[in-house]
Amino acid sequence: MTATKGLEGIVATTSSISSIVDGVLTYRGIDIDDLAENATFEEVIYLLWFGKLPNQAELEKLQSDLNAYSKVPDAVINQLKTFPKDVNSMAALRTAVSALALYDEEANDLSQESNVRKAIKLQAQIPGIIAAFARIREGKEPLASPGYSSVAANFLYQLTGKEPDKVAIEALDKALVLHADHELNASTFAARVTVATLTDIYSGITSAIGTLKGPLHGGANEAVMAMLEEIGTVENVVPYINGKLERKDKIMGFGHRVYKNGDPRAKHLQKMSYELGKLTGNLKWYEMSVKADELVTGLKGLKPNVDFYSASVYTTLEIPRDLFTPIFAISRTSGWTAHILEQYENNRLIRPRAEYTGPVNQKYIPISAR
Ligand SMILES: CC(=O)SCCNC(=O)CCNC(=O)[C@H](O)C(C)(C)COP(=O)(O)OP(=O)(O)OC[C@H]1O[C@@H](n2cnc3c(N)ncnc32)[C@H](O)[C@@H]1OP(=O)(O)O
Ligand SMILES: O=C([O-])CC(=O)C(=O)O
Repeated sequence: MTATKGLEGIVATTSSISSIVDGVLTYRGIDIDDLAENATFEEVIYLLWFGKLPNQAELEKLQSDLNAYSKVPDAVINQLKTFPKDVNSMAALRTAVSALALYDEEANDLSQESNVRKAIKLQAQIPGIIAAFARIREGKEPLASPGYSSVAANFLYQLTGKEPDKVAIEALDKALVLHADHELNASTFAARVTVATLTDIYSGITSAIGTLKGPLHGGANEAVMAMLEEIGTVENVVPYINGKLERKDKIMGFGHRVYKNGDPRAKHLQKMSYELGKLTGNLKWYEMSVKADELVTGLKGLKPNVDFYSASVYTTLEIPRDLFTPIFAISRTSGWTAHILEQYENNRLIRPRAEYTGPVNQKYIPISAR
């Protein structure tokens, strides 16, 4: 038995949800470029869960279900109030989502009908949890969802307490479309491994959130912004990046396990970063990002991934840096739950093997002789 480090290139399951072939990403066969230009996040949620785009009535039913299930249980909000104010927001989200299961009577019901309902509940409540945590740590009261027809609009209102403007809603909505699913990425794989033991969907999403948090995965968007803040000026990009490359440090937001010629989502986020920067009169983050992109691509042949330009997009939308990865989780909840439903439908325990590299033929030595 020979191990493949990081399971690179290993095909571990079949799936009909999203695919990456020759650098082209599709959700249910529809090119991400097409979806990014035309679809709303709610249409994408429906597409991922039910395998087809919704008609008007189906879309409205989903929007109304999401609003109907949006209330985060008071017990979970009260628990968020007991968390230290300075904890990592993904850790707070992970703990709160785990707690949601305690207040859902059907948490352990594995029927398809119940699992679809719980997918709606998770998709509806995760934005509210993130917004509540962000407000609580600033000494503000959490807000109920205003019941708009858009996840992006509801979240922005719950975060800020202000009616969000059209530009912000559309930008966040597009970011949610772009992050919704991505074949067998690490957090989706973690979710599938978890539920393949026939445990509950909340356990699967808790595993996924803990996995997305890492800087080699979703956590990279926050690390990108930390890097841009550290660089500080457009003039400092070249010496800073050169220094990092000389020290063989990784540059966050670049490289990808599957895409070697560029992530098809990055160009949409780059365009958004430019447009939002122009609109707000602050192109500094965009210009720094482009300079870093030119340098890393030129010197290392590494292209930006989905996390790179999303950092400047969210910053220009005035979203605090440590909510970037939780926002990724709002979007990816649609993909995680789609994969969980698919896993339950045709389940087999996921249990690979390990190539043993430890000592052999050892004997037990009594403690007095060690
Ligand atoms: C939503 C997402 O999860 S997208 C990915 C988000 N993560 C990041 O942006 C973190 C930075 N990028 C990385 O760490 C990697 O490119 C990953 C984790 C995304 C992919 O990792 P892998 O497929 O395992 O590639 P691996 O880390 O083995 O890299 C291959 C080579 O490219 C180099 N490399 C890869 N990414 C980078 C980078 N961002 N900066 C500098 N060098 C890099 C590695 O050092 C390695 O070089 P070597 O062969 O000389 O040792
Ligand atoms: O697919 C991956 O390995 C990481 C990624 O881009 C994602 O999850 O969106």
